[in-house]
Amino acid sequence: MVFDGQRVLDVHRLAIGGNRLHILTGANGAGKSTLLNVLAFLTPPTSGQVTFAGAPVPWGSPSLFRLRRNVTLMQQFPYLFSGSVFENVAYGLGVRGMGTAEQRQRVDAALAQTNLGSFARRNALQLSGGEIRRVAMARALALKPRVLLLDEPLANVDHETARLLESLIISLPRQGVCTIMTTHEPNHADRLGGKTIHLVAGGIGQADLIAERPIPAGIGVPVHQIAASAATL
Ligand SMILES: Nc1ncnc2c1ncn2[C@@H]1O[C@H](COP(=O)(O)OP(=O)(O)OP(=O)(O)O)[C@@H](O)[C@H]1O
Repeated sequence: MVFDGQRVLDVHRLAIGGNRLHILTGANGAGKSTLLNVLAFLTPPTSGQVTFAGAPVPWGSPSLFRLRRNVTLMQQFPYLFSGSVFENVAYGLGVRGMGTAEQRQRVDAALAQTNLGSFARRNALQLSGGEIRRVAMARALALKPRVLLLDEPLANVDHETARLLESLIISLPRQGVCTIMTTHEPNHADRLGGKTIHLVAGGIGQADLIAERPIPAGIGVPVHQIAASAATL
């Protein structure tokens, strides 16, 4: 990926698959959020190709919107709109045309998972940072994505919230969700049992390339696809 003439992400090959947890580490500015934005099908690579379940991502085509439903990104600084917590968590379900009964059932379950059952009617704009993070997690879980991308989900939260989010994250692979989270904490991979992908100045070390066959729930940026032109994602 090139921004303003600067190459900030340069990935030759990366295949992420399976119902497991992947932990993306790297210093500030290493390109973690940029990579998540590409994997969420929000930002097309400057050159190269991204595939999902073996098929190239159709950047610029109306079918991209359908493809995006497989993947949910929880941003580093989640945005909540003015309205109740319930409305915020339900929003994406409504956009997908889900009926109100199923919306309610999904939202209630997601709020229970994030220990927010008593927050449903609270104004989302009056929440603390840790509460906002939990609402954002509930909103992501309610969508039941095949791939969940979490940008710094454990940053700046208290011990109790961190434990809650960690146990949720650990449980995701068992629920059939391929999960990729970023962190600055080198010990998170050991503690959460994930596979580490380490980014250094936009590049991925040879040892971190995942040679697993991308399965239907996986995102692949296979060899030479990303490497088209200047090997720049
Ligand atoms: N839209 C953009 N336009 C220009 N430069 C950008 C843009 N987005 C990211 N960058 C630059 O790309 C580099 C990688 O940024 P990115 O946010 O991906 O890093 P990061 O690893 O997530 O960092 P952090 O740990 O600080 O969140 C940085 O130098 C950043 O300034």
